[in-house]
Amino acid sequence: MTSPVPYPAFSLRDLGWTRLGGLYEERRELLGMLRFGSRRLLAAIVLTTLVEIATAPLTALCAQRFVHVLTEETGDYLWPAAGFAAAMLLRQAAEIAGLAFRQSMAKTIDGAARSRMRRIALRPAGISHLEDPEFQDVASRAADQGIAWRERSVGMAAVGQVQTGGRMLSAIAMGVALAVYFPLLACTLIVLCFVIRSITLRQWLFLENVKDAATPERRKVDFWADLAAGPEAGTELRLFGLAGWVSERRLAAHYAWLADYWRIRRNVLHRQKLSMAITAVCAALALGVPGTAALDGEIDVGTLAFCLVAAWGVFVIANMGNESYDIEYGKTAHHALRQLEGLRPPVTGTRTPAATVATIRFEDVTFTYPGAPRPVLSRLNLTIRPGERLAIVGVNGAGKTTLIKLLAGLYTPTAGRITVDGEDLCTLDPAEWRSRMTALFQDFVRYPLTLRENITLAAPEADASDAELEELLRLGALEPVLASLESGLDTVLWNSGSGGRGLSGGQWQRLAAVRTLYARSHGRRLVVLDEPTAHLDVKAEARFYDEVVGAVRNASVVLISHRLSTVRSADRIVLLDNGRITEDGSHTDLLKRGGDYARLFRLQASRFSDGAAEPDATEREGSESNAAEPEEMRG
Ligand SMILES: Nc1ncnc2c1ncn2[C@@H]1O[C@H](COP(=O)(O)OP(=O)(O)OP(=O)(O)O)[C@@H](O)[C@H]1O
Repeated sequence: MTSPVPYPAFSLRDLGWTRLGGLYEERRELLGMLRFGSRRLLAAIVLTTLVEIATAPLTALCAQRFVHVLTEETGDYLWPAAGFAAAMLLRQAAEIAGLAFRQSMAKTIDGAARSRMRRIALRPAGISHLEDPEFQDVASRAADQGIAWRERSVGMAAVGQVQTGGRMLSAIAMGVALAVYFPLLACTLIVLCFVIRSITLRQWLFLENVKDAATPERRKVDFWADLAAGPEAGTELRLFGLAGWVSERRLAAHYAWLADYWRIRRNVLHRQKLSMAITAVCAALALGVPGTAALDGEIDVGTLAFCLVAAWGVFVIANMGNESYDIEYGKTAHHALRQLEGLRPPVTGTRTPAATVATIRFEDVTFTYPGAPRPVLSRLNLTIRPGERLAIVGVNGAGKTTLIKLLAGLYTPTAGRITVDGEDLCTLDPAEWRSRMTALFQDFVRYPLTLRENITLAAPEADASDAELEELLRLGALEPVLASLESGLDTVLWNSGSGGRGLSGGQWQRLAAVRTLYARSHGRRLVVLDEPTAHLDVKAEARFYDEVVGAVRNASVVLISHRLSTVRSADRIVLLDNGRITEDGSHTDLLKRGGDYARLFRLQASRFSDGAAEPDATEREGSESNAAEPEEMRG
């Protein structure tokens, strides 16, 4: 059998101070998580645990008295019988109430743990950590919602400790009671029960580690499950008849995730023969030693009953209750959370950029995605002049969006630097820098918020009047949409919720453009438009460039588009190819030069040479159209 993680064999070092100290520290930290829960609940948990502890020896004493009264016929057996029943009932009631209290407390602690995780994920100024598989693995462990049969709940681990502590105390108390009559038996049972516990725990933790090693496989299961049940791919899956195929992929991913685990688990189950044998020995000793003493007349029958109940109480040590697993599984989540907290976000700059429209330079910038074999940008040089409209064109995958993300400081160049008015972007406070710019990304987010919030979140610090928002919506050709909304600007744009209203793809894109205009009119000096018209019809696209892009004043505009006809009015166009700028100039200059840009533009035009599209009257270079796009630019 091959296993991705080694089987944890017992070592004497496990009993060393370092290991025990680490264990103590770990448990202390877990207990510290209790501070996120309510004090009242904690008090209730402690109380029910104390009741559980106290009722154990009480049961043994009542049993002893009851049997003694019955056999010796020396008194009233009603009170010991009632005491025994009451102790048992009290114990059951305490267990049930304790479980409810613990679960409630655990949920609060888990909520706090997940909030901490979200804060950690949002903490770095960049986004590269979100794409790092190691970060994803640890984050998924820290926020496990329980796709497996057991949840990794930090909360259950924290409260489980109180319960386990109680159980251990109760078991030791029973051991002490047994030791009054049979000290050697009591010590042997306690030691052997701890051995059984240790073996069982080791085996299950090993299995848990095997499962953890397959976390990337598990993410694939999540992906296929979300795809099958989520709305995003719903249309395509049905159109292409892929429903069955997706189910099969999900199942295949599930097997790929767990096949090794199942195989290794079978092996571990075989190993349990040892702990079963030790358990049998314990049972034989617990029954045999007091039983023989009773037969020899060394103890009376009442004491025999007491000893048997006490021995049963000691067995609690070996009996891995749910809380023991809760602690161990939850510990993994807590450990993952600690790992995440230990990840120091990269040091960022603190300087405040000037509020002017800046000159931005890419100086010999190289960028390689983590783990990628080749750089996307390679010694790239580019200047964005103040107030200019710069268009960046290039085939799919040329690195246009990457360049924009570097500009926004979401990634840091692998080599070279980006400067803003001569200052290295890395030395600027990322939040301050981003408050100077705004962007409309290809994959813009459709926020399930009101129409008003969908616009104003781009400059939350500003005060927006209804008149200003309405004017911007008019500019974005969204007046009819506004008129059709029951609650106007305060309508929630969310067709999955009651009282909400959905928008079409093109309407969402216009709204994203309006958001950009709003940000611009509230102090953003750099406007980035990455494929801003991909969802728009030809008329709306033309209007977008004339009225929306044309409305931007006192700011630099960086525009990315595959539709060359839409970028020709830019002050300057640069062609990105093989990680560098290979052509740079105005539309007219680039056409005259007769390079790749001109070739691609003419290719676009040739698709319409049969008269399918109206030639653009303003274009003097030949037969170009204003709506077509070259196939090669689509990659
Ligand atoms: N997060 C990422 N991790 C690794 N590689 C990436 C990542 N994002 C993009 N890439 C790779 O970087 C290259 C450039 O991608 P980018 O999105 O910048 O291209 P683009 O020019 O904007 O493409 P398109 O025109 O298709 O939008 C591509 O080869 C892509 O596979």
